[in-house]
Amino acid sequence: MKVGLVGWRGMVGSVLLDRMREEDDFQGIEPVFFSTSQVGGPAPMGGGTLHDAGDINKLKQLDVIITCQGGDYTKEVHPALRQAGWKGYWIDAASSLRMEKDAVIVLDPVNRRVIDEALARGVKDFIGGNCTVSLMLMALGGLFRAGLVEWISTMTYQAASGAGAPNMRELLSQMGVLHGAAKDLLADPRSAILEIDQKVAAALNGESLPKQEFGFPLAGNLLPWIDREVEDGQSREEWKGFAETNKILGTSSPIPVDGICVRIGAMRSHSQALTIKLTKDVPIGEIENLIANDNEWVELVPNTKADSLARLTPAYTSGTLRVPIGRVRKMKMGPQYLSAFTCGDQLLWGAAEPLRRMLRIIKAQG
Ligand SMILES: NC(=O)C1=CN([C@@H]2O[C@H](COP(=O)(O)OP(=O)(O)OC[C@H]3O[C@@H](n4cnc5c(N)ncnc54)[C@H](OP(=O)(O)O)[C@@H]3O)[C@@H](O)[C@H]2O)C=CC1
Ligand SMILES: N[C@@H](CC(=O)OP(=O)(O)O)C(=O)O
Repeated sequence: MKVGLVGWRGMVGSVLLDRMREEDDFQGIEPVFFSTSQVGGPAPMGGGTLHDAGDINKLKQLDVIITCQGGDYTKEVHPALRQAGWKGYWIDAASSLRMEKDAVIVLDPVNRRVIDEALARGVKDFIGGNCTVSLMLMALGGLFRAGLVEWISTMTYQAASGAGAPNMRELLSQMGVLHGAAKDLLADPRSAILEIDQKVAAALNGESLPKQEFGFPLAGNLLPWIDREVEDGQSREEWKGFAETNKILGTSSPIPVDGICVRIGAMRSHSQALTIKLTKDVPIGEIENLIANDNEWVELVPNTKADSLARLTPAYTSGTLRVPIGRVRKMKMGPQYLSAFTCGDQLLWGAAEPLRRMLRIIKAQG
């Protein structure tokens, strides 16, 4: 099977390549590496030279294309390839094709049935979901599967990586500037905290803080808007919650999902506080069992201070496939209202992992 890899050099693409190597995914495939900017340069893994990612004739020879190059690339190349008669599988990290009727959003631990039915129908476009949505579904798969979710409100705490590699660098640079502004005072244990705070506040709003990428300070701050404005006062990131959750699950009557998406100063793991209205009153022990036993990556964290602080944080999940969910309890609003908090690495389950698993599913079909 000839598999083309586009966007392998970027942040999501390098995580994908690492995971494919770790899981021996290159076994039984012939990888062909592409680039938009380094054509003719050396391909990774001794894979010869890099081909032009815009060369439709070359791309047409592939059985599968996996791209992490971004939405603009998808919009340009995917229709041209299909128009040229290409019938191969297109696996994509970008959002551009997600809501197309002939595309399926892939998250196989949650929607393997939807994927298998699509493959049987001859669907060829398989797209990774939005990171926040995928991570929420990995955590709550058990409740959705049991038909227990009437609606859900998600309040997110999203890492800088979701905005891209330059944004992660900018966050760290901002932290450095803030530290620099207070460094001398910090070194003196007798210095007044309000004086330190004043220096930091001046730096936060000053000219020396790098903010080319975010446009605003993120370090020592938060940004309560992600992506562009859509209708009804929602951000596009918030809009995806409802649209993508229901498409992934293949629901016949849509489950309302809504909330506020917020960028915070974490590096690569997103977190979310969830309020869930259950379809019926179910004992908390049963709810915990459903959550904990849904898939091998979800970790039910006991609702104690010690466990929550140790295992329900970006520091615990970053660089891993763990999806911890904790703070699970019935709320004061009534027995059908549940609260929960969950975290997960947005470059792994949030981006690269569903793509490599989809390639394996296609490979297994023969
Ligand atoms: N960031 C995220 O959290 C998520 C991103 N996505 C999707 O994946 C797409 C790619 O995102 P992301 O990986 O963050 O994008 P990157 O900017 O890291 O990489 C995209 C491409 O930029 C080119 N590039 C230019 N300069 C460099 C450099 N110095 N180092 C590496 N690559 C470079 C590479 O293409 P070339 O080799 O052709 O020059 C690379 O494939 C997004 O557009 C989005 O659609 C999906 C889910 C989450
Ligand atoms: N929008 C996400 C990252 C992302 O790339 O999402 P999507 O794959 O839906 O475009 C974030 O900012 O955290």
